[in-house]
Amino acid sequence: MFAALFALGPLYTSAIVFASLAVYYAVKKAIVTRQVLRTGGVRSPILATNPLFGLRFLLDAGWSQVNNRLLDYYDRQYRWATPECPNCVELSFTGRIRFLMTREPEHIKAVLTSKFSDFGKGPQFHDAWAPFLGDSIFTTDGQQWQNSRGLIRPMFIKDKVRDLEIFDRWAGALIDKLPPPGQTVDISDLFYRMTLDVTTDYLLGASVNSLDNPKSEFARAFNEVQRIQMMITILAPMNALLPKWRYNRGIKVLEKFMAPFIEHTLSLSPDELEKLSKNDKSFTFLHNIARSTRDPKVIRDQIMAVLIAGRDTTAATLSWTIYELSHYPETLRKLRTEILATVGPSRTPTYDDLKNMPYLTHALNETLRLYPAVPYNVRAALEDSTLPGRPGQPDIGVRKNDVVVYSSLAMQRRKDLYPPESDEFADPAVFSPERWDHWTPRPWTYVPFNGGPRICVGQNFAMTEMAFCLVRILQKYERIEYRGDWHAQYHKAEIVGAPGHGVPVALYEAQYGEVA
Ligand code: HEM
Repeated sequence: MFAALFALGPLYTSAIVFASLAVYYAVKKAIVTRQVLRTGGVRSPILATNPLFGLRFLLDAGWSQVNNRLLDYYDRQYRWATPECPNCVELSFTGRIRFLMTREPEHIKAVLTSKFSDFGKGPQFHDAWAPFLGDSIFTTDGQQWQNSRGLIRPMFIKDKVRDLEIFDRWAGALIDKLPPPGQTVDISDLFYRMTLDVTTDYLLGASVNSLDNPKSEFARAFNEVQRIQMMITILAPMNALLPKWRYNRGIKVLEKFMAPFIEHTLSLSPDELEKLSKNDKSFTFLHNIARSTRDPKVIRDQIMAVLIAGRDTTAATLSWTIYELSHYPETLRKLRTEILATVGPSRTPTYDDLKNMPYLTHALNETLRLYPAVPYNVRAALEDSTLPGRPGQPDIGVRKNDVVVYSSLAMQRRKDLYPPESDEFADPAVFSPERWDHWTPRPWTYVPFNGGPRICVGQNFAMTEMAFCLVRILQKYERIEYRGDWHAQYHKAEIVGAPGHGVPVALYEAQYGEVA
């Protein structure tokens, strides 16, 4: 048959191959459409259903990621949307699995809570992340996920978070590293080092001490692994083409650091662990997990997951907060006034102090509104399901294994989800903690910590850590001067969205603790 085909000459051969592929993908598209209709929903506006058209979007996504234009890329896709379905579009690279890209609150609500059991991380996500995070809370579904959550949750209950000793130690270490007034420092770099020290201290009972050791091999490996993991996730269908030796080498460095702590903990008998659990100060996250499992791989996976969850998210949020405060001296002054009125210029804040400073909470909420730390996320359909249509419109069908890509960043930047601009409610594009005085976001329009059963387990830990650190810095410093180029700053989205140019600032100490 092939001999007969080649005998026709290259032009005819190409035409026949092209026509056959066109027919093949047209039939496939019709089959998928029928399967979607069987779920009880319809298709959303289609960007591509075959590799030829899909490749363009895939390359565009890769280019946008490398050039830090992922939000532009994401929003750009909705130019193909329709008035009936303006905030969800779909594309497929192979004609088989559909990727539904959404920025619609009702869709996020469906995948995270109302249809929770229909959606999960799924086998593809698990396999892409398994070398790094194994079978941890982040990569599993169903009973396996529930077991992990049960293991981890007790370490984040309020009583545990109330103890601020670790935050005090590392916020103090960060402040010691700040240069004399007027000298430029990338405070973002210090936040990343501090949160790594806090998280390793909390998890293992020993810190990597990256504030004192900026070139720490662990910190470098941790950053590298996350960067490559994001590329692996974005290039999902083609990630086998990515070279992975740096990724694998980085994971080995992280494991080598953890191994002695895990070994030592496993050398303790159940009775010794039980005794330790009565002593709040030396009882760590690692000890607690070892009470439930003696499997070093399970322990390694959960530690790695909480490390990734807890480190960059808080560092990036603190970085954006200082970045915005340096832009708005009046907001900074107001925040400092609240802090000094509550704890004065030097007293260590208590947990209750931190919870009794509404403007401080509003400033952090506002940062997380403009810069949700996890800007893009995915859920795979574990069953045939649907996403709610707009009022009067049919639901959108999702087949088993289709992937819903949702962006809290793109959704939280949608102007139409906010009240009209007024004296009380500034332009939603602007950093304005005041808007929170009289406003509560409509349900599911503000989800920096996700929602539903998989809501961030470390939310209170994170808010307390960030509030503590800000209070300590602003007790000492009254003025923050941005030393970077405002126009050049950009949102760098790896797994976590951070200021791409860091946050170069000069800090000026308050005289006698007075407000400027
Ligand atoms: C500003 C800080 C933080 C933000 C914005 C944030 C946000 C999130 C989000 C969006 C998720 C959902 C991820 C998903 O399901 O795909 C999540 C999950 C999680 N977060 Fe956080 N997080 C923060 C800090 C922390 C901290 C400090 C810890 C712990 C030390 C932590 C521990 C976790 C864990 C264990 C999960 C997995 C929950 C599950 O799947 O059941 N997070 N976080």
